[in-house]
Amino acid sequence: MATPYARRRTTHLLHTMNPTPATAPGADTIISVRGLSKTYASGFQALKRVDLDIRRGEIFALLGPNGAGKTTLISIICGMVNASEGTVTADGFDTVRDYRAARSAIGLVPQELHTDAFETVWATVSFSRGLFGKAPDPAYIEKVLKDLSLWDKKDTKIMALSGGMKRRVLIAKALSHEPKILFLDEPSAGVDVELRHEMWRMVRALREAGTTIILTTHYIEEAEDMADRIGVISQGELIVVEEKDVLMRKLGKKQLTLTLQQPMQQLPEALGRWPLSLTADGHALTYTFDTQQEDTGIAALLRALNEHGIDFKDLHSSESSLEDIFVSLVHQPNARRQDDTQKALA
Ligand SMILES: Nc1ncnc2c1ncn2[C@@H]1O[C@H](COP(=O)(O)OP(=O)(O)OP(=O)(O)O)[C@@H](O)[C@H]1O
Repeated sequence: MATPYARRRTTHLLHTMNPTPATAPGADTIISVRGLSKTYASGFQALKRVDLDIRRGEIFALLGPNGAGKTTLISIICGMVNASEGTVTADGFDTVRDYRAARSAIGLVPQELHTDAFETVWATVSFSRGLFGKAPDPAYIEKVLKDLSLWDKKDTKIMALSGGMKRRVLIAKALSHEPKILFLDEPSAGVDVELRHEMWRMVRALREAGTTIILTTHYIEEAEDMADRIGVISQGELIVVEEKDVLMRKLGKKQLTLTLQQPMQQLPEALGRWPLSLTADGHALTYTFDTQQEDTGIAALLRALNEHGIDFKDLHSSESSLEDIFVSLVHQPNARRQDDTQKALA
């Protein structure tokens, strides 16, 4: 949901003229979240003691189903929603005590463009820069617009742009004050494949230039394609934070599919101890195994099939995608899931 962006907090703008960075939690940590909880006025607890460090220069994907707490978390980091408990520092600045300094390190690309319909692209992006107290820099704005293929639209009113162009304006606005950190909230929602790929190219280029990128998404393929690390949030709890490759390797399962010479009606009882399943048409057997195990059991399985006279004409293995991992994580009750995940990642 998109609600929190509408609220702008002004209370902290006044006493932040000469902010001093809080002690950095680690040289390569650009955002540090500690013990963050949020209970909305309705009494609903949207975040439950979240701890998270974002590393300088990484692409971090925050994955979670609808209502998991992604928008709440980034809205607190960006200073648009107050936390009930806990602290956040961005680029070394406390997001409450040194709101202005912390906020100016951050660019936020929200899901939708709410205002500026009658302004030109140039005016709206330049105005955004001014909001952060930065001196005008037409050369920089020109570069941003050119990088985003918006230069030839600079004098066009926002209302006359296509959906994809409006998206790019949102990104240009977020980059207008040269932030070190860029948040992209659901960047692919309602975006066609071409624009999605264009956006990914741009995100990678920004990372190459040193910007730290945090994106929230429901689309696992987005995280799989783009992220260096992944955090999975579910029901307000951050249940996993891991390098993408490690997450896929450690929680991943592989499947071995054997195409049978002769279709089977049912699995022989003698093979009952194996985690096997037979396809509905009886033409293939699937064996699921854990990539973590030293002994996958494949050799013994093939011997057992041989002993029972089950011949196959083809076999292939496939790895579980991040999607499979994600679905299995978020569909377990939280307590058991955290326990299982910790064991798997140990
Ligand atoms: N202002 C609010 N008052 C009460 N509850 C809220 C408010 N804003 C969000 N919530 C609730 O907090 C929970 C987390 O919402 P949030 O928008 O952070 O989730 P999300 O992971 O971003 O979801 P989505 O993927 O649907 O955007 C949801 O149950 C939502 O209904």
